[in-house]
Amino acid sequence: MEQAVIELKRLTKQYGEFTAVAGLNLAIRPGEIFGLLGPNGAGKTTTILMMLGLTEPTSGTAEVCGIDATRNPMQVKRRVGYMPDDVGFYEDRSGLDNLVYTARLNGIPAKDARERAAELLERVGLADAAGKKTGAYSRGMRQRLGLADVLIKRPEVIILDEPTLGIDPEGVRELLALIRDLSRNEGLTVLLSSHHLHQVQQICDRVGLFVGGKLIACGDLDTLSRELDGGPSHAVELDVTGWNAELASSLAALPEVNSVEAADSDALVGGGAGAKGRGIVTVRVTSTSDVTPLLAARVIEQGASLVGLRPLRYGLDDIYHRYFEGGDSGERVH
Ligand SMILES: Nc1ncnc2c1ncn2[C@@H]1O[C@H](COP(=O)(O)OP(=O)(O)OP(=O)(O)O)[C@@H](O)[C@H]1O
Repeated sequence: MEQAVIELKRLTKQYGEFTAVAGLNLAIRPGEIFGLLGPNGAGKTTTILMMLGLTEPTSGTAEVCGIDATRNPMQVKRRVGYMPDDVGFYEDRSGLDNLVYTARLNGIPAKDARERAAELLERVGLADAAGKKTGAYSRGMRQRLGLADVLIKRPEVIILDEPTLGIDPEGVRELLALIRDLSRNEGLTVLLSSHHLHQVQQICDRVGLFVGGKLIACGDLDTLSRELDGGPSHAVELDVTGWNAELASSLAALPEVNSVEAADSDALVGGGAGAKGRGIVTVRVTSTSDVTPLLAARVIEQGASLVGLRPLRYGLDDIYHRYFEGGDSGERVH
């Protein structure tokens, strides 16, 4: 397995009696976009601060690019770009000047700094606003400038804390596309924290659900989706005309099928066995293995028509709510 870019081992932070982060284990791979997803107060920012060496863990370790962040925060800082949820700029100076300033602070010579700053402004779609004072930038523009600001030192990893906070939907779409592009085309490893399910779902390769200082689940969407039902299971949705109770029993009797549910219980005209349905009925079938061909064949054998068929995948929304409703269900990490 590839060496992890970020590796947290039993990372714990206590404030007095209060445990903000509790024994967190996590490995993030090179080039991955990882979403740390959790409600306010879950401990996301505290975790990020420990990865950067800005807060000392009570116990456990945080390694970034193979460097212990607690012991060598300056070395980590050189290789990691961090964008806090509220990026600060010199308001009476232009976007370009702000970037050049950051570049100079990072030891980039003056000429290269200007070139790189202009290049990045172009990259984040702010070329036209390069000379404008940042005090007059919109929230979305500030976030894009923030991204350029963390990229100027050519980091290997970027850590973004709530990067889309307060941006309008179009701005969010653009920012997320940009982050994805950076990861895919330049091999950047990205860790982003958010409480916005849909945004995380759009761009992250893997997601960690973080609640009460604990990672309660972690994996790609398929893994989390399978965990929802407590084991490997498949779900498929069929749109059927001529749905009837016999067909329902016949599908339920197929080996491996766990449940058969018609979306509309009034779908059976007259009710009872043998009653024929009108119109299209959507039926959800879950099974322990993929039985889609068997289901399709059975529908047709029974004289009904199959007008649609979709494998079902749980969205992060369902997963998030399921885990949150389930409360503290212990740690499940993949
Ligand atoms: N310096 C501190 N002293 C005491 N408690 C703190 C301190 N910093 C954070 N906490 C507490 O630790 C918990 C986790 O906070 P943290 O900021 O890490 O959460 P978060 O997931 O980033 O939430 P948000 O989305 O609101 O930023 C919260 O209950 C917070 O009140």
